Amino acid sequence: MAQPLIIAVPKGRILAEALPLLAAAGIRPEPAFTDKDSRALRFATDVPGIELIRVRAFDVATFVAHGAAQLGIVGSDVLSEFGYSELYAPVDLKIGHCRISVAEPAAMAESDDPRGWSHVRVATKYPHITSRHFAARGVQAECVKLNGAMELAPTLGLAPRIVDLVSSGRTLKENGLVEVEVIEEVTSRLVVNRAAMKTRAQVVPLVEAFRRAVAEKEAA
Ligand SMILES: Nc1ncnc2c1ncn2[C@@H]1O[C@H](COP(=O)(O)OP(=O)(O)OP(=O)(O)O)[C@@H](O)[C@H]1O
Ligand SMILES: O=P(O)(O)OC[C@H]1O[C@H](OP(=O)(O)OP(=O)(O)O)[C@H](O)[C@@H]1O
Repeated sequence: MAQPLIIAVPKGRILAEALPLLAAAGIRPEPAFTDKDSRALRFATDVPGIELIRVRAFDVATFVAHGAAQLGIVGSDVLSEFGYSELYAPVDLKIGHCRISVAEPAAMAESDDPRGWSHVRVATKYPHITSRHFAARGVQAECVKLNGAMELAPTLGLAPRIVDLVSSGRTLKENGLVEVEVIEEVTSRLVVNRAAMKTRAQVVPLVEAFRRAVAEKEAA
């Protein structure tokens, strides 16, 4: 029997927005996929030969880049951070809107001038994006890598500034921080393994189905 086509889907916050898009593209997972008690990681769908895997947001890109999954749904923040050349991102799914920003304590921002920085120490989950952003204007960035709760770093003395995702701004506000620079806007993308695009006949029609699903949602 032919190998199934695997779509990698992040298990975090994007999932709720991704499921209706998957359904509009004609793919509905078996009930266990949305069952919080299920420990399964690989799921059948109502399309024979298409399966879903549920993985961490950052790992979607890794599975698809290595060809372990053929397609995936991932934030453009993750694509920017890893820069995998094996990944093709043909469709902006227009979900998971947020931005990657530099933030610092409100009191510090009152007298701070970003144009005067020559070296910054930053707590972040995105060391590559951070270093690239600052290097572009000749600022050296020393990054402390964290996997979450970056907002704690300034008050606890780990790093005076952070680079993190911002959406409503509530997390920054509740932790006494303010946004001082926006690095890039983020949305989720459909990603495809470049080799699979050429070798697996189902991939191109699926990409088109996602493109139509996004257009229909935007038009509604
Ligand atoms: N506040 C937000 N608003 C909108 N989109 C967001 C927000 N935070 C994250 N995202 C998007 O959702 C993706 C996954 O974020 P999520 O918070 O679910 O992951 P995570 O908790 O870091 O994942 P994991 O638990 O796997 O480490 C991010 O890569 C980003 O593209
Ligand atoms: O501007 P807001 O709307 O408050 O959203 C921003 C928060 O959302 C994300 O965290 P998430 O809730 O995913 O938690 P985690 O990354 O720390 O797991 C991000 O890392 C911020 O902390």
